[in-house]
Amino acid sequence: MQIRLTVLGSRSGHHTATAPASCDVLVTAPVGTALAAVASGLAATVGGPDTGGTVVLYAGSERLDLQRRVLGEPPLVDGAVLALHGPVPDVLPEDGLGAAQLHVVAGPDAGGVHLLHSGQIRVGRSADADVPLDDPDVSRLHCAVTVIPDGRVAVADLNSTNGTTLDGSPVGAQPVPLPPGALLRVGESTLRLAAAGAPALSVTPDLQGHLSVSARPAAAALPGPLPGADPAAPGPVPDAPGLPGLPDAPGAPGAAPGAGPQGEAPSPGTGPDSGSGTSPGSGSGSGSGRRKGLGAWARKWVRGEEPAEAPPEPVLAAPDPDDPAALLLAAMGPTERLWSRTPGQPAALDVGLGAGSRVSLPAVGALGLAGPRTRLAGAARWVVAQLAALHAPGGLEIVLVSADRARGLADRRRDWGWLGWLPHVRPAHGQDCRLLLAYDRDQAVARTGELTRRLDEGPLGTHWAAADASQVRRAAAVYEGPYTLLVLDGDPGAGPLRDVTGRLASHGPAVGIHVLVLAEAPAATPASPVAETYEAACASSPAFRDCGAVALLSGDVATAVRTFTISGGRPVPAGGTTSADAVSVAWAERFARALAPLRTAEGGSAEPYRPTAAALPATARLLDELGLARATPASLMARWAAATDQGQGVGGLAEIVLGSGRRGPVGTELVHDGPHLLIEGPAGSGRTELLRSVAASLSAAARPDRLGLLLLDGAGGERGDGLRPCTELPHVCAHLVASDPLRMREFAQALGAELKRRSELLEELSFAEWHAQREVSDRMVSPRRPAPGEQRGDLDPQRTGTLRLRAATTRTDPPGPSPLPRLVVLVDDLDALVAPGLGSTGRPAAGSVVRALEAVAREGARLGVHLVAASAHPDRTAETGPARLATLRVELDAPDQPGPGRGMLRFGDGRTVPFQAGRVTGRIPRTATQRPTVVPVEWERMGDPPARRPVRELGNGPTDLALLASALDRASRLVSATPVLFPPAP
Ligand SMILES: Nc1ncnc2c1ncn2[C@@H]1O[C@H](COP(=O)(O)OP(=O)(O)OP(=O)(O)O)[C@@H](O)[C@H]1O
Repeated sequence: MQIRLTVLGSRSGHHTATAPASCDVLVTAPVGTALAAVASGLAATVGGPDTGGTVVLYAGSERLDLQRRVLGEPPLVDGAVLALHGPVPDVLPEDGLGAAQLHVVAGPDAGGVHLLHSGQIRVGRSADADVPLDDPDVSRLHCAVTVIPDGRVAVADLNSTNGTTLDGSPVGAQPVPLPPGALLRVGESTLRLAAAGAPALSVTPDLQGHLSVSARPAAAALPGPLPGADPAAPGPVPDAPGLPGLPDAPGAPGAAPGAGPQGEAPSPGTGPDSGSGTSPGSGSGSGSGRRKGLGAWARKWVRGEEPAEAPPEPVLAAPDPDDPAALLLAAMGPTERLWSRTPGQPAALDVGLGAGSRVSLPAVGALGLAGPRTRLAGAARWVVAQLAALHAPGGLEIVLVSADRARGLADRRRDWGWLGWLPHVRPAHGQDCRLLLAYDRDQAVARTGELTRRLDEGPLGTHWAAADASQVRRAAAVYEGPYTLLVLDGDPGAGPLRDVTGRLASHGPAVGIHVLVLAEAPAATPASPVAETYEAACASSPAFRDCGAVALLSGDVATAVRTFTISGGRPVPAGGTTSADAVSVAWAERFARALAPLRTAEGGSAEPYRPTAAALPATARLLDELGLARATPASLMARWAAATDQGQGVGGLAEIVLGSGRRGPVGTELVHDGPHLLIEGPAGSGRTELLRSVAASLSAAARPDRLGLLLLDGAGGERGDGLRPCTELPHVCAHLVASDPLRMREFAQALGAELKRRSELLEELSFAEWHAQREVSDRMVSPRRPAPGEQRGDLDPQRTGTLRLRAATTRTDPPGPSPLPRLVVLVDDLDALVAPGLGSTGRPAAGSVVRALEAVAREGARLGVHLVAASAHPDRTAETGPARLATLRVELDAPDQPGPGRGMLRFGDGRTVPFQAGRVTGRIPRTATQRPTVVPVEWERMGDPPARRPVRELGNGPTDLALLASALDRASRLVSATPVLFPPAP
């Protein structure tokens, strides 16, 4: 189990490199480990316990019992913050969420959720304010919100420069009632008094550091802040005589969403499926055509028609119901609003930029966002956070490429550190990294490579880059998710990366990849007109030019935003200027940590199937690919029983697993896809190991009395007994090393005799027909088919202690092996048999062995005998029967890149599947004795391929092959499967 936590050090202020104020750590421990096992490790990351060596850890305000608290169980889950010595400062108490709250619902520093205590709460730009707002248009102390003892709330202006309004009416120095739901505007910020929040969804800890959120119908994505609008919500009372005389505020929970009669702040009736494209989204619900106008315009654009005219100017609107404060609470609850949009819904990937200005990513493709750095960062955080809050990780994957060397790594890490906590950045499709982040060029190449591979496999095919815009739109129009958001921060540098990120922006939508391009540029002002700002953004982030819509931060302090659609390479206004929503780093951290442990419940519809486009793994373990990580006799018996059923009528199947592909195990089956397989590859490419894996997987797939293996090391001599480790498999009935002419001739003769015997037994029938007939006659003698494990009276009564029902006693089969099991002949170094070296001791008899193999190649298909041969010199073996008659082929690459075992399986019909061969002579990985460890998280390295523990070749444990052979042996005894004899008994 692995969980990521943050440890806060002492607050005494002496922070150094070895004793930082806080440290993000990765804790690895077996399930069920007590916190005590890692407590001193956690403390050491922030400089250790101050005195006496006793570690004291808090989560929130609770002091943790180190012995009783278990890693992976709440509160010790992904994203947790633990403090050394004292309570975690500045947390929203979970139990306080039921109280009245002041939400900062829109503006440049949105998302704040402030619990109202009694007395005066000052809102302002100053750090001394109780509700500090990073909003340049807000005065240092701007207004005061007061809760009076009976619970009602009032607001008064504190002589601010720009004034305070409540639902559009000015507020003076005299307090006026602040009813729940009413919108309080200060500067560019909007605040709202909210009653108790929505009820939390139930979550189930998985005890591995995660909490699964129960699935719920998508219809739960209800818009609107609170149900039950009260049309009689009072407006401001200009000359209220004083607090005690205030009229009653409708303060009951669930009241008044702010649909007051003033008209300035209509109820945000925009449902999740309202509008598309960029939209001013007034959403007044009055049926006016304003919203429709822009949505229709954007839809036309999607269909590739030229828009007739620029879309209408926007109007100011109420904040989105999915405002930053609401979504923070949705994450912290979690509430029903969390992950409420699903791919394919019209509102999927709909982004709010501020004051009702919306962009639909599926409609525009890629979105560019430009502005001065600090404001740009806040707006970008909000765009990414809202998508993460509204879409479950199964429906939306988030990838970050922040590799612009124009900015220092520390700055980029600070900007994006929060993102690493989101479950959306975990590689769920086999990507070769720990998180989908790229802070340097190598990581950027890896991330973009993963995405372009998805395009290669998508509807546009491998020549996707040549597709034109209308082809991309058509593919995008029918794409239904899941989606990828690629956040591209600045210029990734290097020509190829620039090129590929631009192409991902323009063509990615065909497979659900939408790029958010962030570009540093001056705010659009009269001094820097739109066209200039746009060009500056394209210069600082080249993919900006490939965006279908751009949002430019504008105004003197860059707290406003203007949205444009790109038409003919130029920005066309898509809306007016609205105030931009943005969130702080602290908000984003809090939000992302709340999401960190959450997962959708298993089987939830939020995790749709996606064909993975991952790269092949650098190494693979055959037992893992076989699904036999822990090979036990019971698991093998179950497998054999299932295979016996599947192979009915053809005399049993011969399933092979070669290794790992991009989508899971790769293999083939000799009866239907074969009959024969040829493996070709240069020296050291892993041919021998692959033959061993073939032997191991065939053994795992069929009982030893149904399938026998013959091993033949064709090179003889010293280098020629590579298949010897396989002789432990109970299925192996002979192993020949081609060095002794006498034994070689005997082997060739025996093989020839076996073919003859089969031919006589079958008469004119094929192997499959003969078995099918026998099954029918067997059933006529004994209608009840024995259950698996019961066949041929095979349970040992002493072992089970029960008397066996001898259902099989009436059967006519003689005990012992079937007279006609399948046989697979595995030949290594076929080329050495075909063209033996002059000094080879087996040379005189090589010809007779090759002739026997030729006979198998010719007649084997009908007789149930298969060949799997490996050749290092295809030129020498090309004309032989084993090569010509092999319908299945494996071509292994040279072993240098990336290592041995990389190859391609080619089927008879021309289909090819790349794979990494499964290792079977490696030593078993030791995970059972894992010691708990605490290591600092290096966010900038999370995009690297995970360090793989080298296979311990020198370990003294058994190899995987030995482990499997021993389990197979025990399983074969339990089912009394007498192995095939070779040569067969006369
Ligand atoms: N799938 C694999 N994964 C990891 N290592 C492998 C794999 N296959 C082979 N190797 C390693 O590569 C080396 C060469 O493997 P192997 O002997 O199977 O190759 P070969 O093609 O038969 O070579 P040769 O030409 O020497 O006969 C060995 O050290 C082996 O352990």
